[in-house]
Amino acid sequence: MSQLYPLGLRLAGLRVVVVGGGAIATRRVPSLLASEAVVVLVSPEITPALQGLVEAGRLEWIQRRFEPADLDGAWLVQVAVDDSTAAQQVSAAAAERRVFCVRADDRDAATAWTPAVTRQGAVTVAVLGGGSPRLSMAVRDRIAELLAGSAAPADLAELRGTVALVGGGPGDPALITVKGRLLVNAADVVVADRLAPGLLLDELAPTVEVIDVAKLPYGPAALQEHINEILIDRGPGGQVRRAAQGR
Ligand SMILES: C[C@@]1(CC(=O)O)C2=NC(=C\c3[nH]c(c(CCC(=O)O)c3CC(=O)O)Cc3[nH]c(c(CC(=O)O)c3CCC(=O)O)/C=C3\N/C(=C\2)[C@@H](CCC(=O)O)[C@]3(C)CC(=O)O)/[C@H]1CCC(=O)O
Ligand SMILES: NC(=O)c1ccc[n+]([C@@H]2O[C@H](COP(=O)([O-])OP(=O)(O)OC[C@H]3O[C@@H](n4cnc5c(N)ncnc54)[C@H](O)[C@@H]3O)[C@@H](O)[C@H]2O)c1
Repeated sequence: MSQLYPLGLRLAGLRVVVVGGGAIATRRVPSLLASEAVVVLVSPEITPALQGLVEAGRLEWIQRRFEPADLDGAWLVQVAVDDSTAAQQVSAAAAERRVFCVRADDRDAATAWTPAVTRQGAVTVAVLGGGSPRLSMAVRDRIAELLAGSAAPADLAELRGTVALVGGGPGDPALITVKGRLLVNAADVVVADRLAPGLLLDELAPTVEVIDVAKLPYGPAALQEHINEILIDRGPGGQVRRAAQGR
């Protein structure tokens, strides 16, 4: 198979036709709307979620089966119908008009494929698995995890000389907030007690100093005072620039 040629489409104000109003169309319309495309949906029936978007005035619904003239003036068409004869009719009408045509039912008949996507700030990562969505989804999920666990260099610079208090959540490491995880991963010193999610501490780089305050020889009343001293000492004024408290 020839190589794919990736692009970032800038669809604001451009007509995009979606043919079919079922599960796949419901999944694909929101990102088209987020790109500010003018979305026109052609389908005899649509899902309640799409109905809600029509009622909110976000997209135009043409309530009937596809007709070739629906593609007049379109820049892109997404086909998600449960009828292969109808899908072939859309492909033919798209080719005649030089409109790229995504086919949810037939990768070989498509002139464009939809990637699995993750976004972080200004960055969009789009993954194509050579026609295997399971592969693209798995790779996308791994990249999304990496992006969530790393701060952009600008964010890290802002953390210099600060102390962050991070709530550990109910205990399951998967339930810490995204920002909390980012701050813990960026810390030079982590002050934690036994309530801090254990697995999260296991993930820290070996150079990170972890101070387990549960093991300090102080009574409950003196403990918080001593933790405060550590945060001041190791935090902004101290040798170490950043600290996070896992409580
Ligand atoms: C990435 C994602 C984007 C999106 O849809 O937004 C996407 N498919 C996703 C999911 C998914 N697809 C399928 C299942 C159920 C079966 C399963 O589990 O395997 C699931 C899982 C589910 O639905 O949960 C079945 C399937 N898919 C295609 C065919 C037809 C064929 O292969 O010929 C059939 C058989 C249909 C049948 O048998 O009837 C075709 C395509 N699917 C593509 C993209 C393009 C290739 C991109 C690439 O190279 O990676 C391509 C070629 C064209 C296109 O559709 O653009 C999205 C992840 C969404 C997310 O999580 O973000
Ligand atoms: N690419 C993917 O990610 C993926 C994933 C799963 C399934 N599929 C395939 O994609 C296709 C669509 O899946 P779905 O779950 O959205 O199906 P669905 O049955 O939920 O929806 C099909 C929609 O097409 C409409 N429709 C039927 N004939 C039409 C016509 N001539 N003109 C306009 N609209 C018409 C129906 O009214 C319905 O709204 C199926 O062929 C399915 O096998 C693709």
